[in-house]
Amino acid sequence: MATEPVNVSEFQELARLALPKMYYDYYSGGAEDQQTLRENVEAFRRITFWPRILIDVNRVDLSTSILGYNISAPIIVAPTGSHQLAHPQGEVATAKAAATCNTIMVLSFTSSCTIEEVATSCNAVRFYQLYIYKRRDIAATLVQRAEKNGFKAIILTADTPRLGRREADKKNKMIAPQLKNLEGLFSTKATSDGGSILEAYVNETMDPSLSWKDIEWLRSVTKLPILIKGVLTRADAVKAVQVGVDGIIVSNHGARQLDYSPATISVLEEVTVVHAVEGRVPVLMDGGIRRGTDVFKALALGAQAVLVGRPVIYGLAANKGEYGVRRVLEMLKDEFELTMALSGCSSVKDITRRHVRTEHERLLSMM
Ligand SMILES: Cc1cc2nc3c(=O)[nH]c(=O)nc-3n(C[C@H](O)[C@H](O)[C@H](O)COP(=O)(O)O)c2cc1C
Ligand SMILES: CC(C)CC(=O)C(=O)O
Repeated sequence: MATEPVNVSEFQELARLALPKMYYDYYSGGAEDQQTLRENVEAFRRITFWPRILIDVNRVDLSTSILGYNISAPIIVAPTGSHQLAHPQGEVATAKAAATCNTIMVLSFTSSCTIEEVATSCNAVRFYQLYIYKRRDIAATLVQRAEKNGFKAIILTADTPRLGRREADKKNKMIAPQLKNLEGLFSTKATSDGGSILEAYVNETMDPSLSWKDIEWLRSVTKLPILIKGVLTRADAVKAVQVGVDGIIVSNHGARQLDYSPATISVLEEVTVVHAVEGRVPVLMDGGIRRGTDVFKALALGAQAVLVGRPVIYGLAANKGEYGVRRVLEMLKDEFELTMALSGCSSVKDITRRHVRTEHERLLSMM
């Protein structure tokens, strides 16, 4: 592709050309048949708009606030691992782009750069994503380091008691992550009997006994707000609110864990996670956001913001580092702004349930 990308999806091909196959497959892949991977994107396409006309959209304000932090648009950087496999500057470049775009960066537990490197590189509002290992002291140490370095919230990822079955990674014998944050604390060496070394590493380290009671333990080691990532059902949303979390992220981990779990946009409302929560805590969502129209649809169905995973990595990898990530975030923002104008919404709070029609509603209207 000789020309500059005009949409976020075009970065994917540039990333494929720029990266070794093992890394591209790791970033782009999903679990097993990758049915959920396709569905995360396809389910957005089945939602249509009910735009309103003759509303003054001379000025369109995309800004919003999450947990009290003002951001330029409800589009946040999702936690994704190993950014240095995509670009030598890794998460530092990603965080700088998030800062320039005035949005939140969620730093992954499996980042290549350290908490301290990211914290000193820019003034982006940063949240820290946590995995809990069998060795609980590791989580406590990292949470306290994040807190000390100005991170504003802990995102506990709860959908990974073991790693999903990612077949490309098995074939490629995907390497274990280089976790600089763990240097001197914990070895990241792992061996596998011929498959994905990453999978062997994760399955050896992650604590599969993690359960709801452990939220209390997590609360005892940090004062930061705690959000749970990986909620897909109304029952778990209700439970999360009951145990006192400060926010929920509707996510199927970018379709990398349980294949045939539902597309996230389809459960955001259908399983009425949002209704279950009833505004008591913020609900964010991720999975398949590739267009500004997707952002609008997620907000219309009750999310307060979306997180973007793969497109950020593709922007980073297309040999462009910080600039590539910034372009991805700007494109999504520009498209979202246009969608708001063409739907008759001059601010984020004008976006309502009545602005979209789901597949379910379309079918009902034909009966
Ligand atoms: C390469 C890759 C690495 C990821 N690493 C993490 C991680 O370390 N922690 C986490 O909670 N989620 C991780 N995720 C899931 C993302 O946070 C997010 O849920 C998902 O990417 C959203 O879907 P999208 O890629 O379609 O935007 C990862 C996803 C990808 C693609
Ligand atoms: C090392 C992995 C647990 C990182 C991750 O969450 C992912 O690859 O989806």
